[in-house]
Amino acid sequence: MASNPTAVLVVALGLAGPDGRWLLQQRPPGKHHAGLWEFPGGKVESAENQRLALCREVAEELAITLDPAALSPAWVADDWPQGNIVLILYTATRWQGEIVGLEGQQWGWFTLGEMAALPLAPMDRSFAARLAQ
Ligand SMILES: Nc1nc2c([nH]c(=O)n2[C@@H]2O[C@H](COP(=O)(O)OP(=O)(O)OP(=O)(O)O)[C@@H](O)[C@H]2O)c(=O)[nH]1
Repeated sequence: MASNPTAVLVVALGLAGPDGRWLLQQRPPGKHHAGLWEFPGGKVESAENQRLALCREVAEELAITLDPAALSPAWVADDWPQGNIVLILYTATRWQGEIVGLEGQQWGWFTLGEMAALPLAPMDRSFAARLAQ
């Protein structure tokens, strides 16, 4: 039987802001894919619910609070053939708190056209295409 490595589940947030812009952040130095732009999020921990994982990651990275019930699953991507990451994109339109880059990362609001010109994390081109629909 072929090997079947356990998937690494990653969750990411497409936060819809003012004027049809989406929130992106730049991966900080020292991290895998440093310097690339991404949707906020990260790995789901063992036994953690995926929506709660996204709320935790976004609070840790950007100091804002999301309502897990108000997240909408929007798209899924994987990193075939490199690895076994499964990345789920959720969208949301509201949050509480003021956005702060708690990891010293750059962040900003981007139109889909502006996003197309950025160096994005590998799985995010398909997310941007999905958000355009
Ligand atoms: N968070 C996030 N990760 C993404 C996106 N697109 C994408 O290809 N990735 C990749 O998915 C993986 C997520 O890992 P991560 O480093 O963000 O997770 P984490 O915050 O839990 O990191 P850690 O393991 O360093 O604690 C990385 O390989 C990252 O490059 C995205 O839009 N958001």
